[in-house]
Order: sequence, then structure tokens, then C-alpha cells
Amino acid sequence: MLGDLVKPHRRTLVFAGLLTLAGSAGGLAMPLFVRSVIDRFGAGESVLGPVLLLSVVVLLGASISALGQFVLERMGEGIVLSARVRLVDRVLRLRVPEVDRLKPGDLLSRVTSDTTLLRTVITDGLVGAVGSAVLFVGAAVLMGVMDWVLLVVTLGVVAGVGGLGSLLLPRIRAASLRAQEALGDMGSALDRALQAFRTVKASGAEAREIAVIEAAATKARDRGVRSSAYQSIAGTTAWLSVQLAFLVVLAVGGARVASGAMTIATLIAFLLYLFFLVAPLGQMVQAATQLQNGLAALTRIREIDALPVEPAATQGQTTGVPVGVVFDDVVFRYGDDRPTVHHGVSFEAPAGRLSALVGPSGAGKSTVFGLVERFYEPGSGRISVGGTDIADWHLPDLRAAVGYVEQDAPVLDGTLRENLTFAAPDVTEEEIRRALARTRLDDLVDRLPEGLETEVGHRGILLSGGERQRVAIARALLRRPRLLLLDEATSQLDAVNELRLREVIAEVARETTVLVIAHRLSTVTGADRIIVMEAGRVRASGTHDELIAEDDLYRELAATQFLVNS
Ligand SMILES: Nc1ncnc2c1ncn2[C@@H]1O[C@H](COP(=O)(O)OP(=O)(O)OP(=O)(O)O)[C@@H](O)[C@H]1O
Repeated sequence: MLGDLVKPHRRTLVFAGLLTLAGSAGGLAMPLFVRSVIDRFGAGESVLGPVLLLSVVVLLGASISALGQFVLERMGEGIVLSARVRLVDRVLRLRVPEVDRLKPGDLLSRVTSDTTLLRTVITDGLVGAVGSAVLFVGAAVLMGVMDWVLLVVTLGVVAGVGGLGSLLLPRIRAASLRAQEALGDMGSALDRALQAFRTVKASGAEAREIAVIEAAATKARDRGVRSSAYQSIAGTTAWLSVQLAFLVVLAVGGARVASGAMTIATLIAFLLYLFFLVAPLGQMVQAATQLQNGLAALTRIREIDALPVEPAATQGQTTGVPVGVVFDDVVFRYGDDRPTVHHGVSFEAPAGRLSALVGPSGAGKSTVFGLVERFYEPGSGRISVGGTDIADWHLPDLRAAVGYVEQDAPVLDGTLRENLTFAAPDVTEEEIRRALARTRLDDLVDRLPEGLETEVGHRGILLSGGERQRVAIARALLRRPRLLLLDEATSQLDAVNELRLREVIAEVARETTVLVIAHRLSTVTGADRIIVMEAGRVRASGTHDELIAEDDLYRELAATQFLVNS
């Protein structure tokens, strides 16, 4: 995948490599000039010319190197941008079960922290690797031209020590991967505490949550330290190999000078080149270790890349007549290691009517909605919407036809207008006005200082529970759904809000099919059909009066909610 990311930029890479090569030429020429200066000294000639020339060459070389560096860094930023864009695109198209499993905090850390690590790797690692490889090869070639025997000796020593150091690379990668995983855990822990911020405070659990996050952070530190330890050992081997090579070259070269196989000026120039190798070699080791970190980050990014995603969704309003839903012997569980939630659920919510799902908590009512929206796939049985199996619907069309009002947090951070037009950005002012009137929100908008442009706060916190719910209904309605799924909030609404909700549901049911999960029977006693669920099965269905007469559980629910005398 690193290859995939770099591939579109290979021309830039070659261009930057050439610039670096040209830039390094100045530096590389220095020992040769030194040799000629020493030779001139020996011959008693003036050295002013070579020194001036050298100054110009070095200055020019430095400018070209800087340009090459910039080109590479810019390419690195470009690569990181495409990695981020691609990752975000994947994350938002993931299927619901994957996101249930992965935890938002960990996903967040992959998009932010792992791509940032990738950036360091590409800008430092790749940039360093290209520059230093050019310098290294250049120096080696010139050394070979001067004295190939000494070059072989040098490379032998460097390769021997470097080879030992490279044994550490897999350990660096493993340690880095674990450090990034710990960061992901820290993200998840922080996310958990922030999601339930009020509960954390009300429970006086701040210290405990801080301790959990701190533990994850400490783990990340420990693993980071371990990776650093390996990295510093690997870094030292580069330095050590050059020192050793220096001693060996001094001994072998000294012998060759003594035997007349080379001049002393050449030996000095050669030794200078040797020190030229220190910087690129160190940088190459640094790049190799960085690359291990980058590969760890890539592993985590690639995990997301490998997950299945959904087809691109469509936005905007739908057209078409109201459609009904039929569940036929649906069996479902949330995962292979989870208990069965639906044990053969069958019911029908007829088109154009108001139907309600009622039953004790945990009966599997909200799961029905998750299945209709195809957030999850049933194990067996058939679900059809508008007479067509939902598996045969094009998923974006299905989602466009079905309006869904979630139970929790159905409002997003942003203005009221953004929330209303979230699913259908092109609606007209007139349509917004009508939707507000139908959801009894027109008073609210009139009261708000900035009307539709008022910010509703994180999760719509500046609105009351009833208002949030009606905003969510208005949003769903603006898309003109052919079927509206409404998961009524469990929180107790006050009498005024409850009455409004009842009016709104009755009004919406006049224009489309409505299936509502009701926690308060009072909101649905007038429904055309009430479906009573218990422990993953449908035990009865009918009108309020029929169920009062026939179903014990319904009668009990009604009795506890003071709707009839038991
Ligand atoms: N995303 C999920 N992953 C795993 N299990 C889940 C998930 N959502 C719900 N469940 C489990 O499925 C069962 C049925 O949940 P569901 O939300 O459908 O019930 P419900 O009838 O809507 O309850 P309530 O009235 O309390 O909202 C519960 O035992 C719940 O723990």
C-alpha cells in the first residue's frame, strides 16, 4: 500500500532524487578539491583558484539540495493527504457492525494519529532515505575510483555492522505497532468518558476514568520507549560501523601508502569520504527505523482498507407511493458469539398506515429498524419493503425510501437548518416551513433569536428532548420517505410534548407509512395495527381494543400505564 501511495508521485521522486544528486555533487567534490590543494601545496602552486571554486560549488549545491528537500516534503504532504482522504472515505462507508466492533475512539486515532505517523515517516524517512542514498552511492563511487581495494574493505565493515543492526528492524516495527494500538485504546477510553460525560460526573467516576486513560497512555509510553531503545541501538551501529571502517582503512591504507600503491593525498581524501558516509548512513538507518513505524501505522490503516464498505449513498428527496414492511420468520443475532435476538419474527406493517411496535425492553424492537435499514443482515427469513425483498433493493434506494428517526441523539452539532436539511440539502424554504408546522416546531423557530440559523449544540443539547425528537422527525419528513421508522425516545416527555408527538405522528401517518416503536402506549392507541413483541418474538397484533381483549401482556402494559383498569 505504501507503494500504491507513492506510485502516482514517482516522477516527483525521480526529479527530487536528481536535484539531491546535483546538490550533493558540491559536497562530494570537496575531498577531491582537498586532494588537489594538497598536491598543489606539494608542487608549490597557488591554491586560491581551487578554494574559490569550491566555495561557489558548495553554495550552489546547498541551494539545489534545499530545493530537492522541499520538493520531497511537498510530495510527502500530498501522499498523506491522499491517505487521509481515502481512510475517511472508507470509515464513513463502513458497515454498521464493523463500527460497532471497532469503537469510535480507535477509528478516530487511526484517522488522526496513524496518518500523522505516516506523515513523519514519509517526510523524514523517505526524504532522508532518498537524499542519503544518493550521497552514499555518490561517495562510494568516488571512493571506488580512487582506490577500489579500500572501498571493498570499507563496505565490508559497514555491511557487517549494519547487518547486525538490521536484525532489530522487525522488533522496532512490532513495538511501534503495539504503541499505536495502545494509543487507539487511549482514544477509545477517552471517547467513552466524553460520550458519557454527565454520567461520569454524576457517578463521581472522574478519577477512575482518568486512571483508565492514564493506564492506556502509560502503556503507549512504555511501548514507545521500547521502540526508541531499539532505534537508538540501530542508530549507533551506523556510527560504529564508520568508526571501525576508519580504523581498518587507516591500517590497510597506511600499508598501501607505505608500499607505494597509493599517495598520501589520496588516503586523506579517502578518509574524508569515509566521514561523508557517516551522515547518510545514519540517515539511512533512521529512515529504515522510521519506515518500521510507518509500516506499523500502515498496518492499522490497511485493516480499515480491507473491511467491506457500502455503495455510495444518494441524497435528496425520494418520490413514490408509501410502502409497507413485511417480516417473515426473521432470525437474527448481532454476532456469532451473541445470543439470538430475533427467534423467527413475522409481522406486517401495511402501506399508508400507522403501525406500532410495543413490548418490554430488550424484546428486539429497535433491532427491527436496524434490519429494515440493512445496518445488519438477518441470519434467515425474509424482510420486504414495498413487496420487494430488501436484499434485492439497491441499498442507497432503500435508505432513501426509508426515513429513520433514531432513539438517542438524533440531532447533530450545527444549526437548526443544517439539521433539517441534512438528508435533503435542496429543499425549498416553503417545504421547510411546512415540515416545521407539521412537527409543531414553528413556535420554537419563532422564539429562537436566530431562527433556523441557531446553533443547536453538540448532540442538540440546547433543545429539549421533545424538540430534538421533532427536529429529527422533520428532517426525516423533508426527504419525503415512503416509510417512516420512528424510534420513540425512552425518556419521559412532559404532557405537552407527548400530546404534540401524538399529533405529529397522526399527521405524518396521513401521508406515508409509519412504523413507530412506542414506549408510551398513549402515543399509539389510535394506531391501525399494534404489534406486541416479547423476547424476540411477535406474540400478538391488532388494534388497541382487540389487544386489550385478547393479549395478557398488552393488557398488563396498558394497565401499568394507566390506560385501562386491570
Ligand atoms: N448493536 C448491538 N450489538 C449487540 N447487541 C445488541 C445491539 N443492539 C441491541 N443489542 C441487543 O439486542 C437485544 C434487543 O435489543 P433492542 O434494542 O432491539 O430491544 P428493544 O426492544 O428495542 O429494547 P428497548 O425498548 O429497551 O429499546 C438486547 O438484548 C440488546 O442487548
